Amino acid sequence: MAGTGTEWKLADHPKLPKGKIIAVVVLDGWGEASPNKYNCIHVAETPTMDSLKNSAPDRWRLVKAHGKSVGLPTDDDMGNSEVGHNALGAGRIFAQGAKLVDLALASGKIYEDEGFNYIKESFANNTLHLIGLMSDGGVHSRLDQLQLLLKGASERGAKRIRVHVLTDGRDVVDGSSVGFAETLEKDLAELRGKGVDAQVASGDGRMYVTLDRYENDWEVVKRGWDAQVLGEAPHKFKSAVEAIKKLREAPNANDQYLPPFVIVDESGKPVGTINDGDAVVTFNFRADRMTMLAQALEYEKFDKFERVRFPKIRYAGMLQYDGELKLPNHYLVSPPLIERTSGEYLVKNGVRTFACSETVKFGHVTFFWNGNRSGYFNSELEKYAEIPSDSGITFNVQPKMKALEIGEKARDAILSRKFDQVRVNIPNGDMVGHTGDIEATVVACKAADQAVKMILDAITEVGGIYVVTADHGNAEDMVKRNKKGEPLVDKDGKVQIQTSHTLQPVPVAIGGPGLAGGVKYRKDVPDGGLANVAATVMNLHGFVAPNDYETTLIEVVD
Ligand SMILES: O=C(O)[C@H](O)COP(=O)(O)O
Ligand SMILES: [Mn+2]
Ligand SMILES: [Mn+2]
Repeated sequence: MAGTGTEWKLADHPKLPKGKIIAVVVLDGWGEASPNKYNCIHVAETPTMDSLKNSAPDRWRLVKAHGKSVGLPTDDDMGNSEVGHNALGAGRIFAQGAKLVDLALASGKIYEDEGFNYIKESFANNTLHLIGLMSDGGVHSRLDQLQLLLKGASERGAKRIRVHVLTDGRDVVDGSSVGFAETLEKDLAELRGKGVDAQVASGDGRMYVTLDRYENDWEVVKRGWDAQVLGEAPHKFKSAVEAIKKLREAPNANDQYLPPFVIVDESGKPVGTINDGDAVVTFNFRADRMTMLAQALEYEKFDKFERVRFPKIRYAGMLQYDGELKLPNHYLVSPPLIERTSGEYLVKNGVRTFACSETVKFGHVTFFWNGNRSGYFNSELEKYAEIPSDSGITFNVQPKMKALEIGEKARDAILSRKFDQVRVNIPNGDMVGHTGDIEATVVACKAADQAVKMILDAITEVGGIYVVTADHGNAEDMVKRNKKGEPLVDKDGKVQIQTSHTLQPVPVAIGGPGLAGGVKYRKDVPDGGLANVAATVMNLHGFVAPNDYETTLIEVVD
């Protein structure tokens, strides 16, 4: 249906008018959970969000933001920003990267397609390098997929394999990297038993090395390049398990920020530099934190940092991370084709759009929202504003982040009356929640609430409408729990902090002086999820959503 055959014109909504200014606010990592001391949203002063919930029960509800409702393999998968914003923007549920890779591995199709055949050319005489997040979080990558790929590649001729691991502690509990490394080392030892020269070559913490996003800090990627490609790192070890255990002993060390290490042989030489003729696969399926490294690996012309060497490699992504830029050119699994997003429809129906966040979430309300597509649909009608994030810090030291600046930018865009939709992502609950610092997360939630207030005040001033929602949970539950929902404690009796997202539902609140009196939530969409929001927003702009969109959440009673 894409391209030539698409009918872009949306039908007029029979009851709702056009021309209202609509604020679409996404609170990142803001789920709904029972009130207790680990629920930072509950503990924080959040009068604005509280009043949305308490003052208009017909116009506040919860929607699902995890698992199958956002295209993930199972309902045990927590939501995340990529799939959440994809669903919010696209109005439909697409099988996401995690699932597509599962299917391609299970059927063996991954080994038949172009990407694998391309890298396979290197197997006979050169090394296969696998770079990615070592985790079972299922947000950016999954360890079981790496394990299958190792097995599959070695069975298909890879004789020398080097794995470059990034430790997680963000989508999974801090310290779990040791167990993942043990599992991986065991698999690699088995491969060695079968005559494949396979080992870990380097490692580092994901937030300090490689996995930056939206070009917030190229130094992060450079540190990875130095270790992975050049074999240069401040720490040298004989095995990954030993390295991770040792480096975790430093005060305040954690998986997310582990310093880079390389594995060296008896003579002290790095075992896995990347060289001409080698094949490289970045095995994360998710795009945002891989595109920077992908550029460094792929682009002949590159000025973001001094690469020292630019080996002529065969490089493939697990997925293609950016369809518009065709980055990378080769990939093992085709990404979900998310087309005809609400953003594109609305722009093609004349809706002028402003989108804003700070750097660390900027691509969420633009790239992810638009179906993993860079750039504008129509630069005359759209403006995307990025507020530079702080770099080189963990956000618990600056929990207010740029919330108020985002609020101000959105307010000004609303008051300018130059836009019909003003869309923002407010990152605090998520970014600070990921640090596991409960006190800081409480401050973060308060700041996010204040930013929402600024936006709602502006909407009141222009007689507009607001839609306030979130992409998945995080700050509303900061501890690991057992099946009964009780906090888990570690062997020292301390509660186990949860840095990751959750399985919780998220709120969707609508209102504002521009909202027609009879608008309320339908009662017949009890299982509604994030994908139902797009049709809802289209209605509020005065349009009926396309037939194949997930149904709207609202009705208009006379
Ligand atoms: O990339 C991250 O920061 C986490 O793995 C997931 O968080 P996000 O989905 O909210 O970006
Ligand atoms: Mn998010
Ligand atoms: Mn997050």
